[in-house]
Amino acid sequence: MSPDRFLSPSPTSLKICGVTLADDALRLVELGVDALGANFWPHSKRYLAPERAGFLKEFEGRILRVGVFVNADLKLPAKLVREGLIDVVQLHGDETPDDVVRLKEAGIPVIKALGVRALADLQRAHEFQADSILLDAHAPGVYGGTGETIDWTLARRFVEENPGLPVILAGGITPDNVAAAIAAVRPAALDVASGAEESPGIKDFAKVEALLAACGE
Ligand SMILES: O=C(O)c1ccccc1NCC(=O)[C@H](O)[C@H](O)COP(=O)(O)O
Repeated sequence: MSPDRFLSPSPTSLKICGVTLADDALRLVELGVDALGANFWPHSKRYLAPERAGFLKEFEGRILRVGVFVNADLKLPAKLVREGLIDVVQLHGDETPDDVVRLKEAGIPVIKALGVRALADLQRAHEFQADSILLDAHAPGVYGGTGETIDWTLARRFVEENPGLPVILAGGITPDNVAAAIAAVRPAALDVASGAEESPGIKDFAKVEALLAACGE
């Protein structure tokens, strides 16, 4: 799957984030998930150390592989792209517009995550020349993977006001609320970590199947 197809408006794509095991990645591919996220922030409960990420290579061309980074030295994502372990970089911390430009100049597609509390947080999106904006719960110090939902009315308004910008909705999406989230926000893609797990970093495939079914409706 190419970044363009993942971010196309319809049908809603699904990214499952925080994959730590090769077997889980294989099952996600088999189920037809559009993208997987591997978290390279050492403080995440779903941390995947770069030296243990070699298994991602075997999924090249079979699923979009997104590396998640928080305030990282940009040499690391660039190296992982060069080594063929990831396709896209997701910046999930306090990165600057210049950080996005530097990765884009190196030919690397970028998703920039924003923590959303209020309209002002969304207005920051225009500072970044990212391929996509990911809207997540505001989580100081933790940054992501909290299971907290955001204000979907604000998210919908952002989608409507930015028709050319692919928006990924994250934050507390579960099999129970996924259909309502899609109907309320109509994002290009969903991103789910805790709502698709049995424990941090270990995926629950019944939940993944329920999420996929809602995306296909
Ligand atoms: O998942 C994490 O542990 C995490 C930590 C720090 C930054 C980002 C992180 N996850 C990134 C994601 O894309 C998650 O899917 C997103 O935050 C939504 O998480 P959840 O609310 O648990 O579905």
